[in-house]
Amino acid sequence: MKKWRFLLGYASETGQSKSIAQGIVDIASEQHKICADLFELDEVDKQFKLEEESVMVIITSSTGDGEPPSNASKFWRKIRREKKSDLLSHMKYTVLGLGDTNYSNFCNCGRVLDRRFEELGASRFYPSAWADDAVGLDLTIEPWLQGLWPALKETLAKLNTSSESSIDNLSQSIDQINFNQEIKPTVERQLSSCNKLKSDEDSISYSSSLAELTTLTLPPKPTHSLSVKLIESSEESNQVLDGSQYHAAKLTRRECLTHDVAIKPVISMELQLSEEEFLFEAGDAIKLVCANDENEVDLLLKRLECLDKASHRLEISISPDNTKKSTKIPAYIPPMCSLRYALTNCIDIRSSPRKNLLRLFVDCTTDDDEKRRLEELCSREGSEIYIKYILEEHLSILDILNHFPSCKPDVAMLIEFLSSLMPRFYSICSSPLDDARSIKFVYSVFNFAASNGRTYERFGVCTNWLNKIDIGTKVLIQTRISQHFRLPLTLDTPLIMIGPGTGVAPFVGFLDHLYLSSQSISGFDVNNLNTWLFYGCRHREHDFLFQEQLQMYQQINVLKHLFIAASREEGYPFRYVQDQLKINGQELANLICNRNAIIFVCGDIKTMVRDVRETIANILREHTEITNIDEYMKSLETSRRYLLDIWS
Ligand SMILES: Cc1cc2nc3c(=O)[nH]c(=O)nc-3n(C[C@H](O)[C@H](O)[C@H](O)COP(=O)(O)O)c2cc1C
Repeated sequence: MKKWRFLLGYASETGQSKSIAQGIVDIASEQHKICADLFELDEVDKQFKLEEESVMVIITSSTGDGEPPSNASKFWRKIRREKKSDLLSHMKYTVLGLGDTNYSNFCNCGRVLDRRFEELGASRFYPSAWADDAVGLDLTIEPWLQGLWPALKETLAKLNTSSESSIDNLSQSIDQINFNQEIKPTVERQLSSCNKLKSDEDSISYSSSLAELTTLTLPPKPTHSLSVKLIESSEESNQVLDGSQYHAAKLTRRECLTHDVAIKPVISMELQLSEEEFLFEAGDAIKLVCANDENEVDLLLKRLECLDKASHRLEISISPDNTKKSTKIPAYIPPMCSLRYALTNCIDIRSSPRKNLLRLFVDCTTDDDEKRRLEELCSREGSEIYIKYILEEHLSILDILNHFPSCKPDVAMLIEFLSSLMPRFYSICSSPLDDARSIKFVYSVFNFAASNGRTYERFGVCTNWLNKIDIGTKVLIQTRISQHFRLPLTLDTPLIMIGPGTGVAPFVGFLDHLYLSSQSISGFDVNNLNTWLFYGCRHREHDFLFQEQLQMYQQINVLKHLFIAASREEGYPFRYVQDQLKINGQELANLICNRNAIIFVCGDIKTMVRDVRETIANILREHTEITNIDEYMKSLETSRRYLLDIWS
């Protein structure tokens, strides 16, 4: 019988789409005996040809302002530029987009690809879906996956009717398929009620709400495609990551921008590049390679009972049982490195574990109560508790292991199933006109107490690392060029810049650039500028970032209007940037509607992005005759006059 196959193309910036795609490959082969050929979208024309594919499933996130992840840029260009309107008329497809509704261009990359495939003649065999990180990706992904398999089988069967497989056989096999494994509870009610005695309420380790369920639907157990061995070696296992795609930059300056009493310290950093070919502009960001905290790595090694093997060399090969064509030895782990190096520099040990890993943990757990709770947490029925106790509280792999002491996974499992440690992004707050080889950026120092399920205190991965490295250390960076978050070419276009906290960073870069242009370009008259900055802090005396610099720009007319909000300052009337926007509503409406102003918003998605958009919409509602504000706001976005640079 001919083997069924389909093409699974993914694009991922921080690894989520990739791990979902890998999960699909596993389910396809193990539960449905279908071969999914997995490739990055940018491997088009090298590993696969669209003209030759009959069935394709695309999984992609969006990054920047609705842009494709970096491993889909070639594919994106190819698809968008393609002129042959019937190029894909032979193809059936569906798309799973990953995004975040806090971004105004929600799932834009997935949506554009979906539309473009249709325009090029392809037809959807199953509805595309858009998963939202803001509420939990699994809420959309789980039901979508459930329906994918019957639709996929029906499609593959139709394509194969001329060959050995028949639709009748297929319908029968679809009937027999249980999308997910239905399992009986591993513990009986007696144990569940014993659990209840420990707590009336659910917590990460004790259940009450799911305790009565006698059946749980678990995700499929991922199979091992890699063989990971720890080799005791007298030779030094010290091969490090290949940094050839990055630029090495030396840390030359570190300065705290906030007062000692500030709740969230903000640090400014300056990096000096040695290479010529590093091009950036105000508005761009850098991608910075960082490492996990040494103590956290030690705690994990200890919990995994392999502290004594930390210096052993990792030997990773493709397992002899592997059946997946797409299996590769992870390129993000150097071939001759130690276990400690891999856990410190290559593997993301901080992110919350996905459900497929929890599923593997079930089998490494001996205590029945703990086993049952892990099953609940990774089950379809337990989606809410998984989001509430694990995702929302940002529990790490170590937290989970600490909560389930009888769970004893092999370290090899973590090496295989955890994602790679991703570089972090920071907006540049300087201009190349100042020094084309020097980059400045800022970050705030967060700490997360050991509470709400978190079993140890922690800081942000990259900021903690940045705080600890010495002046003179070389760090690896790349530029992330902004496609649109840039100064306009015309001097007199009004700029409305909204950036609370470290969100002010790119605007400091913009103003620096305007100031330096006024010093170096003849005919550049600062009087033509129309620049508005809305900045927010907690207390103007504690954490007013770049205060002197901004006030200087104001004095020399580079910054025309500076409005400050201070959320914790008693008696000060403007708590949030939105309050300042409202007070200036009339003038802002005029700038937006009659003067073609560009609105730039930068900051943390959780705190203000939605509120600022809502405030701008209300200002337009109140001060203009525009009847369809929603449409007008959308038109501002599509015409690139409402631009975001935000992070979570
Ligand atoms: C810097 C950055 C920019 C983002 N921009 C968007 C966006 O414009 N639209 C959107 O829907 N989601 C956006 N997201 C959210 C991601 O698409 C979402 O978190 C997704 O799950 C990441 O999947 P990945 O790990 O496969 O890249 C952005 C995330 C980051 C970190």
